[in-house]
Amino acid sequence: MIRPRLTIAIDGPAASGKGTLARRIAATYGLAHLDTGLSYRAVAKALIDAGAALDDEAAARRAAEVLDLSALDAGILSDHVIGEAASKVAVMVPVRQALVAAQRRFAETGKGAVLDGRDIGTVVLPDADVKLYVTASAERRAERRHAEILSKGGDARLEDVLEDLKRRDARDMGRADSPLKPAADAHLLDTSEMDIETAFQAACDLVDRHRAE
Ligand SMILES: Nc1ncnc2c1ncn2[C@@H]1O[C@H](COP(=O)(O)OP(=O)(O)OP(=O)(O)O)[C@@H](O)[C@H]1O
Ligand SMILES: Nc1ccn([C@@H]2O[C@H](COP(=O)(O)O)[C@@H](O)[C@H]2O)c(=O)n1
Repeated sequence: MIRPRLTIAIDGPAASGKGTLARRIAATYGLAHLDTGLSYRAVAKALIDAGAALDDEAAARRAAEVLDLSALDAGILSDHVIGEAASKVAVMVPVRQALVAAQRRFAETGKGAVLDGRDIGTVVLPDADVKLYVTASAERRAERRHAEILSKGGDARLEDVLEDLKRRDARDMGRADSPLKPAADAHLLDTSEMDIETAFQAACDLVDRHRAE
């Protein structure tokens, strides 16, 4: 049986687990995956590397327009300083326009795709087949991110990680263009009391329900 294309939008605040879910869902259903946060991080890193200010809109726009989505290196871009800088460049309309266009082109190719980010269900793919809004309490997210940093040999104080998440969430939810919020037709998945496996099963149930319709 030939299955129709499937597009899945996964949004949520920082360290909510959307990337973990998106990667597993993409692998399970044979879909391409794009972590759209990496594209904002890459623009921020381009500005930092060029010695440009993070509010230099012309430089940020140029970096966004020439960005190659297939060359995003999660290892290099995962630093929390770059995440903070990414949330500053992400408020700029020209940057978002260029990146959203590239993200839509990515989603249109192949058998379908899973995109995770902040505005996927609301702006990038408003017609996605399945939309998930993944969240968890700020404290739980900070504990998970803190554990992740330590497991990679990094060093951070839990209180600082929590403050960092709260500051980034406030910027992402409060910006004028494409603020982080659940799409009206998104399924809410609060993983505060769920382990990764339970959250993954809950997400797969929602996808399977859509495919059975
Ligand atoms: N349900 C869960 N239970 C426990 N740990 C989890 C759960 N979901 C994700 N994690 C862990 O929490 C951390 C953050 O998850 P992940 O990187 O997927 O979040 P994210 O929303 O993609 O983050 P970002 O916004 O920074 O891209 C990872 O270490 C991941 O393994
Ligand atoms: N669709 C998106 C994705 C990300 N952002 C911004 O980038 C920052 C970094 O994202 P991570 O998912 O890698 O943590 C994030 O804080 C947002 O400001 C975005 O605006 N839209």
